[in-house]
Amino acid sequence: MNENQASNKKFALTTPLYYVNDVPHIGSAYTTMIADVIARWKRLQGYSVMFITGTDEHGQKIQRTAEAKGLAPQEHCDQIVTSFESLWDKLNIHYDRFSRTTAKPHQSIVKEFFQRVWDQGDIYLDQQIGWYCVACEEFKEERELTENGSCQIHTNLKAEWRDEENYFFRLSKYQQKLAEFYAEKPEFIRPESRRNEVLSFLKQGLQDFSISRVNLDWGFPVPSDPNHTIYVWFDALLGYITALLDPNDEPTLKNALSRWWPINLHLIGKDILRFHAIYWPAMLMSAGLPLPEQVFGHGFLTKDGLKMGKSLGNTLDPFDLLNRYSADAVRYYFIKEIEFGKDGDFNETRFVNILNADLANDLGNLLNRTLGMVQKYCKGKGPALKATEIDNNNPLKIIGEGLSERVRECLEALKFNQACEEIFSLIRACNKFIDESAPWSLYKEKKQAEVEEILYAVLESVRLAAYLLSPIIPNLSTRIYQQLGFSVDFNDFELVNRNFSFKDQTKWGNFPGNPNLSKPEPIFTKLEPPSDA
Ligand SMILES: Nc1ncnc2c1ncn2[C@@H]1O[C@H](COP(=O)(O)OP(=O)(O)OP(=O)(O)O)[C@@H](O)[C@H]1O
Ligand SMILES: [Zn+2]
Repeated sequence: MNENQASNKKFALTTPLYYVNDVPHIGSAYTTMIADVIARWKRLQGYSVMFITGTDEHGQKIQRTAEAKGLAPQEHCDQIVTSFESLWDKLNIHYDRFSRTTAKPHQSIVKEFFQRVWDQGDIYLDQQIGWYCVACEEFKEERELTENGSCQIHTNLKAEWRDEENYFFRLSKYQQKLAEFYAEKPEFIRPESRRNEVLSFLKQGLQDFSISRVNLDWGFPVPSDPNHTIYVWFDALLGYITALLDPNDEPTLKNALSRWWPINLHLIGKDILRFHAIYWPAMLMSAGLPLPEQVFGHGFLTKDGLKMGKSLGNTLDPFDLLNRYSADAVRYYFIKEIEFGKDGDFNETRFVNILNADLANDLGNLLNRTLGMVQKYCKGKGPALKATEIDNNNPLKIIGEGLSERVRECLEALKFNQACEEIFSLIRACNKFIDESAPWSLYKEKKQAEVEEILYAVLESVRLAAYLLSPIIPNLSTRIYQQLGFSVDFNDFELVNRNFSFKDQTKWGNFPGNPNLSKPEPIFTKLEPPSDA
């Protein structure tokens, strides 16, 4: 057993459980791609990973959407879920659990949790009067509405006036406890700007929120009062707990919480920050459960400055993108192009330009021309050297030796675009090094040892870059490793962990050089600019 398998480090992370009011779009895909990168990165390091995604299927918006289509709500949900699953498949997302809030065991978990909160005296009946955004499934303060009476995000939909009896959750009781918790755990809400948003919301004073709806069938009944349906958000957040049940487990909180709780990381968009950073920890406090370690609220993919979303309908179709470009291309673009946490726009011309520059030219061509030179100058045999035989002033050795640590720091801090920058600084240095040291001239001058040292340093740098990029572009990394003569598939986590330990693979120059290199084949074909550019 190698050191990776011997470790019992665990990491559990979630994407939001996406609302099935419509098929997924590139925004839903964005969070899921990031989660997949983190999960893969942790697996490379030998962690046991529990990666949860899924769907949130109850509530008014789903009931209305299904009605409009002439379908029973469950039928509608089943249809939409298929498209989520198929998108994750196309994007090469390796999740461990797909949690659906209409799954049978979920109702038992919700019931048990509700009872715990009830027993704490944290639930009471009162009148709810105010504006409701059906798309957010949330009551809004009057001051939060636009001039047209919509919420800030769903500008095409007027908020509805509600005056009804609801059960309320005593959020106000947790004001002080939450303040203490945020102070003790400054890392709980990331990035800093989101944490500040939450702190200023807290300062305004927390109001109790309603956790039931009347005149709505599509949801779980309140256990003590079946005229009420449990509010979709109360139910949805608990989907993270239900997801932790093993398939044969009896659906109890105890079983669900026994192995993976608390969750290490909830990845979300900033639209649902309040639910995850305020409501959720307060609900867990009430139920007497440990709190998650971190909530990261990233920015929006926007179109003309507005958040892309299912309700606004201004989305980019990921299926269309994936029919035209590979999963690795789509993953790389969004991870490299957008500073995680900030908003970002999608532009297809820029998409093509970045992929051509980084993956086709800088990385792909580099491997191709270096392998070509090995064919010509080394009779096809990879130069077998060791780092110790390489001059300490070799620019690739200088960058390569500290690279893994720098990338590790970036990835641990969820600075994905910086991690890409670090890796590509080595790739770009390789191209410069070849141009400047001109191995073709050295070969003519019969300086074989120098030629081999150059080619070795470049191939070793490409190998290291491919390893570090493997959570982002697993298929390309696999192709690179295979051309370097290794039998590996970065989608086969067990195989990778068994034969390629993180410690060995992240060292520049540890690799003795593989004499059995494949024939060079382009790993990434240059993309045509989009026709309407
Ligand atoms: N434009 C976007 N940019 C980044 N992430 C997004 C975007 N839209 C949705 N997401 C991701 O999906 C989550 C919201 O899921 P939801 O199912 O409510 O999708 P939605 O398209 O935002 O729906 P709606 O438009 O109805 O509000 C966000 O928290 C985020 O993780
Ligand atoms: Zn809204």
